[in-house]
Amino acid sequence: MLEPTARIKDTTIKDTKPAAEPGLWKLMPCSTSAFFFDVDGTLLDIKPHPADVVADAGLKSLLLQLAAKTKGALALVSGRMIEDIDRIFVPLVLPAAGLHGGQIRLSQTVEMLASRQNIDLARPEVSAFVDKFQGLMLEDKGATLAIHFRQCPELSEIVRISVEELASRHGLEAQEGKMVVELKPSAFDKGTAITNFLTEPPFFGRRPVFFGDDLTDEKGFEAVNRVGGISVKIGSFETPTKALYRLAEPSALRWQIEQMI
Ligand SMILES: O=P(O)(O)OC[C@H]1O[C@H](O[C@H]2O[C@H](CO)[C@@H](O)[C@H](O)[C@H]2O)[C@H](O)[C@@H](O)[C@@H]1O
Repeated sequence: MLEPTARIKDTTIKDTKPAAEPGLWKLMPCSTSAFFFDVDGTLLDIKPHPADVVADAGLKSLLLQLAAKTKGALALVSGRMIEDIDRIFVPLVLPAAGLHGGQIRLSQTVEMLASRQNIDLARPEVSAFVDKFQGLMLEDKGATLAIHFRQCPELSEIVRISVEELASRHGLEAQEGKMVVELKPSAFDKGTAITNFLTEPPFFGRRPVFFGDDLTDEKGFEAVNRVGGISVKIGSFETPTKALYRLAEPSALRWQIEQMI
């Protein structure tokens, strides 16, 4: 097992950046904390294609042990569909929010919170736009549409501008992410997802801790900060963030989980 300091690349603490904290796990006892984890870039490293991502047995075992220690107060909060989260973590079926809060599963049943109405109207235009450019990929998640440009980063600007324009014309929101811009209804986000979990047992009454890496996670950071929780950004700290703490990479988060269980 590596020492945490070996995994944390920049230990400089500045006012404008969240604090690097090798002993972070000591701040979040399992008996009183509710744990919320983003998936891509947080629990698992980014891959060239969304379908390449699969959780290894070691990570699944860590999550199971942490869920047991918290009496079930652990949820995944992702931009992916819950069905896709289940594929990544098979055979685990964990409490989860998908589609950036548009879907939620507190225990068994997946509840769809997001309306598809405006997305359905926007889909033909989005599809025609993606077809115009070699390398763009449309990930159709039903209630949200993700336009990936990881294979053609030179198109990032035109994708951002075009998706913003489509969003404003169709009463939707453009959510930026890592080499992706997504069209989604604006009524929900990762903050509303975490707030929903906190109203129900076993999450209710616990102090929320949220780990995320991307722009979509900022709403989650804000939500936990508002109620005195702990927000932790994984990865690059050059972009502004509302997170209070930081860890360098998914493997550093894994190390912290190992200390908690
Ligand atoms: O909220 P998350 O769990 O972090 O999900 C965010 C998006 O993740 C996926 O896309 C990202 O990860 C891919 C695999 O590493 C990568 O190829 C892609 O460039 C990233 O944007 C997923 O495909 C999206 O649906 C999620 O919204």
